[in-house]
Amino acid sequence: MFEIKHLSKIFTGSASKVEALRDVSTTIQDGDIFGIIGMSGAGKSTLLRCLCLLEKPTEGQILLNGKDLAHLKGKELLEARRQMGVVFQGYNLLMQKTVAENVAFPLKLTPYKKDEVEKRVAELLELVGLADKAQSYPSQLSGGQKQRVALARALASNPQVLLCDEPTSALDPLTTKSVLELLQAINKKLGVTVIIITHELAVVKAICNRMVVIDGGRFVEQGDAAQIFEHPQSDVARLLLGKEE
Ligand SMILES: Nc1ncnc2c1ncn2[C@@H]1O[C@H](COP(=O)(O)OP(=O)(O)OP(=O)(O)O)[C@@H](O)[C@H]1O
Repeated sequence: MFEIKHLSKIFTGSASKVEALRDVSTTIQDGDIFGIIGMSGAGKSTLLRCLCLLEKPTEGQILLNGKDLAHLKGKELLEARRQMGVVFQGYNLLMQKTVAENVAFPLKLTPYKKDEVEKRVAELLELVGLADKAQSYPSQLSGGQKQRVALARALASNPQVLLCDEPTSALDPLTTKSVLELLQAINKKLGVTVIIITHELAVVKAICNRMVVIDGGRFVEQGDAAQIFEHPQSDVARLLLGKEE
């Protein structure tokens, strides 16, 4: 379980101050497919970067299974990072390495032996439907296939939580559908909690059970996704849903 408590993030420059997150709180339960939706600049990526420990919050707590991530150090911090698989916008694949080498990459610094790594990579490529592309290079893949490699790589260390930043924003509608189905299968088969950052309402509608709407660094609405779609309370949710009069 992820608990976000009174989280704030302020970026301070020499002449400016941006409040990217303002006192946001929510709980993400194990097994959720949790959507974080908002317009451009709302604070979505900042939140994701705080959750995966790439950014230090200015205030507040992020608890993973009751442990405050901000206060972890050394081994405990590494272990917490290993609990989280992250898929960034643009996939971040290593272009000079094969698909199999990309997926194996996070296992390099682990005690896995060579044959165990090979077995794990084969399982993961099977899971994402790319068993036949193991020896291909990223430049030989479509956008949807690259996204699948990024997902397989994020799952390599058996994380409890998979964080995805705009997982379908560069994909056509059919490819989007297949990637979303894959995320659903990962959630069901592996029991991985999935957190999706998106500006696309259709993505949340397709697979999320719970959601927050973020605007200007604040959570303006949160709860059961179906209920929010049925009765949006915030202006932003109504705007995104096209229900604005
Ligand atoms: N490193 C940084 N330094 C200063 N300001 C930042 C930094 N990162 C983000 N911001 C600011 O914080 C606010 C939130 O940005 P963020 O990238 O989290 O939004 P977003 O919702 O992910 O937007 P998009 O959908 O366009 O990616 C913006 O005003 C942005 O300019």
